[in-house]
Amino acid sequence: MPVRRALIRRPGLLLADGLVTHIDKQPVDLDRALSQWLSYAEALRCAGWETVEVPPADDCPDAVFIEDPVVVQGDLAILARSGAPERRGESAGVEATLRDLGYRIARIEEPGTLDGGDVLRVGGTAYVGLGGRTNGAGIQQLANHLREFGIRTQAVTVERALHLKSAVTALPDGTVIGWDPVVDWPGAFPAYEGMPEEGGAHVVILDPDHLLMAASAPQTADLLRGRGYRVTTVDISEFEKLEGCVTCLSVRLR
Ligand SMILES: CN(C)C(=N)NCCC[C@H](N)C(=O)O
Repeated sequence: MPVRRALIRRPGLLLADGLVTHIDKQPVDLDRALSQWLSYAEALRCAGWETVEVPPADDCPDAVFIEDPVVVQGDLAILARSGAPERRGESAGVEATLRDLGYRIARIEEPGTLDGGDVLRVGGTAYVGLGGRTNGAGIQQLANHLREFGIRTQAVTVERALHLKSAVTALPDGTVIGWDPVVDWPGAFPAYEGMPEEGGAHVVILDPDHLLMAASAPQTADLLRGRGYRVTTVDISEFEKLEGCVTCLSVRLR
């Protein structure tokens, strides 16, 4: 089986200063965050993913949410340009690590903005959230980069959540799952199903039959187990206080 790698980035000392947009600021316990992050990384490894640690970006409180500064497709790493200027310093370390791994580098250029958390790939389609972090120019540039892989890009308005993947992710069979109160356009997806909890909208596909989910969504985990999936759960409460979810803490390189 080819090597399956996932990028991760250890939380820095400024984590508690991370951005919050749709929820109130809450105190973050740094020790607990580190131990939750270590367990998350271990869950990836237990499922057969080799983890590659990007050096920490100590001046960037949100750097642990490594999904946002890059979109990787095949051998191409597209460095994003966040709509939150505070997050733009995260790219340099990600670029250096991906260059060392042999990736070609492209970038979203001004006036485009894009966060990886807005990019949901389902089969040959990349749904891209158009909202606070990602603009139309960013989506157009991403579409140009993904075209060589035969991937078509479709913009989806995101108004009630931080990122598209705060609201929806996809099961291995392509069904898009979400938490209805924050999904603006469920009809944008060929198959959509609402889940009973906010954290139930977020799955990381570890294997075609194995999902990683947050411990905050026990009803959804049971529901998906009932459908035949193996579900591993991890407690990521300290990251949820910063509007993070399971997808944001890694980038799977496939
Ligand atoms: C899918 N999601 C939610 C993400 N990819 N990223 C979460 C980033 C959270 C960070 N505090 C921020 O506000 O940028």
